[in-house]
Amino acid sequence: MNSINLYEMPKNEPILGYLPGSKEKKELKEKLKELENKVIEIPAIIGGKEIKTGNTKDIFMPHDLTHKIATVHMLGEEEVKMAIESAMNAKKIWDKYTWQDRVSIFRRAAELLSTTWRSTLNAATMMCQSKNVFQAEIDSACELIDFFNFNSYYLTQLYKDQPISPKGIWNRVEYRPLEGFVFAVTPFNFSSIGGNLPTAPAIMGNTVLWKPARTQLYSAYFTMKLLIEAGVPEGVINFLPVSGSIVGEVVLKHPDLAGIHFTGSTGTFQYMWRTVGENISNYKAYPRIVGETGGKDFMVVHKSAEKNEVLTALIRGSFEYQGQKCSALSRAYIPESMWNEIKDELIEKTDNLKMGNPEDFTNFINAVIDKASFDKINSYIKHAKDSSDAEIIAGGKSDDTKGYFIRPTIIKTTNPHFKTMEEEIFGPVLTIYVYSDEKYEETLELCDKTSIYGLTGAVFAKDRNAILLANEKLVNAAGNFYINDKPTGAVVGQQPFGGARASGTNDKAGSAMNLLRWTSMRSVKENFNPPKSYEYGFMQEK
Ligand SMILES: NC(=O)c1ccc[n+]([C@@H]2O[C@H](COP(=O)([O-])OP(=O)(O)OC[C@H]3O[C@@H](n4cnc5c(N)ncnc54)[C@H](O)[C@@H]3O)[C@@H](O)[C@H]2O)c1
Ligand SMILES: N[C@@H](CCC=O)C(=O)O
Repeated sequence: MNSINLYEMPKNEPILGYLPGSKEKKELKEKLKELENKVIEIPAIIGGKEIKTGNTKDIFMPHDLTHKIATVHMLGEEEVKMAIESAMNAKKIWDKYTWQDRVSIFRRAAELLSTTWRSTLNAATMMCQSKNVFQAEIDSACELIDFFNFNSYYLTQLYKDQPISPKGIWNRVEYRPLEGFVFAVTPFNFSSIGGNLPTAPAIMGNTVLWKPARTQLYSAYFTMKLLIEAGVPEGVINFLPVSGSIVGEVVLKHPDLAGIHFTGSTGTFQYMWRTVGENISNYKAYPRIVGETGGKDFMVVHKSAEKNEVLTALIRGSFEYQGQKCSALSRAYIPESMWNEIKDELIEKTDNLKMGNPEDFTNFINAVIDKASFDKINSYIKHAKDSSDAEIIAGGKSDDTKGYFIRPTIIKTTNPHFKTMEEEIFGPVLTIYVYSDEKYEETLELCDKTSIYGLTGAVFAKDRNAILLANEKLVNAAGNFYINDKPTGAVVGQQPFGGARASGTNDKAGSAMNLLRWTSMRSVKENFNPPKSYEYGFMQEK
């Protein structure tokens, strides 16, 4: 662990290598074996108490559909109401904790995750979300540790910011928590996002209802246990296994709803915002709405780019974690001259990507998350197969007999507005549009206007003028823009993450800007020498 100076920027958690014979590999393999050999029971955790409703659902691994790993107790409306009461009650206790106390709890969580909890969270993420070891390590270990450490640091930076105090006056700003509870709703694809969304408001003094995605509940439960061990008091974060429709109905209309911290699809986010809008006069204060959602992330290649760099970025950007990253590359614009050079190698490399379960460390590709995703991704592949303006040049096959496996797929289209160039698929599908070399500028304009999203994007070029032009033309097309790098893999403290347009409110997860949304400032002016007469000096006769 880094030595702690609260006013100094922390260092990113190093990514462990899991090389043959390494200590971390041995530990992880043992943890996988231990967890895979048992079926755990997942209760809700409300006000620190485990709640078992008896209304259970089973959790299976996406890459091994007969292998049950957990039974989870799903909540109904009554328990959700209990959780709101518990969060509101816990505010009294949490208010008594100084910011140093809060920081201490989350720095401890970082330390535990970096050491004794690392293999558990990584194994759980591999099993539950079907991630290979590298994808699990950068997510459930490194990124979550970074969220805890960096948010602790950003908090000190925010609190330090105080107004001017002229002689005889003391002006100060208090960074109060919001008046009410925060609703944290998290997606399946990143355990770190699951951990960050409830803890960012909590570190700022708020109490939280945390509703993880059903398909992430297994690893989310271990995160909750880690937070309890780190010292998060009862009721400050309430862990709710519950369906979106049940929880949404109760929470989104509640007068004490003070904020929503959401990551997930654009459709769900828009539903939440709309519901808040429809109930706007019912709340005690205007709820803060922070949401990071979908993307249609792009790569524009210029003819001056380097072939092997382009090939690597296309494969890693599109197919790491089966393309199930909001940042995943899903449309690429490639000049004809470069296309002729890379086409065969791209197809060959893609067809050779090894696919299978994550326990076998040699697999690059694992399963997609569930049946709904499997069907949705396949429907896009079928659409491409049936269209006259597109062809599948790699992959295109899938098989769900053992798990939800889809071969990494490349579609080539002659229509820059082909469905798969515009809509988020959230799977291992890349669509390529080949343009004439001399149409670079028009292609940048086309890329900018093609999708409703604005999350991530990349340009590849050696020619600096081409980079400058892309930077200018695509200024609003991506909240995270990459030059000669793939558009995935943002690191906390290095590339604050989030997008605008339909991709979200761009409040940048893991930044001071995000934490600011979870505080309500109070300005206090104290006068050490208050005036004793209402008259001004110029009113005196002499
Ligand atoms: N921009 C980002 O930072 C970012 C990061 C990760 C994922 N994503 C996006 O997330 C999506 C994939 O995740 P997902 O499939 O879990 O998204 P999703 O929208 O299906 O689910 C997200 C969460 O919302 C909940 N939910 C759904 N309906 C609800 C309702 N009516 N009331 C309350 N909660 C409700 C779900 O149960 C889940 O917990 C993709 O679109 C991806 O781009 C974005
Ligand atoms: N922050 C991650 C993406 C999170 C969304 O799924 C990245 O930059 O790849």
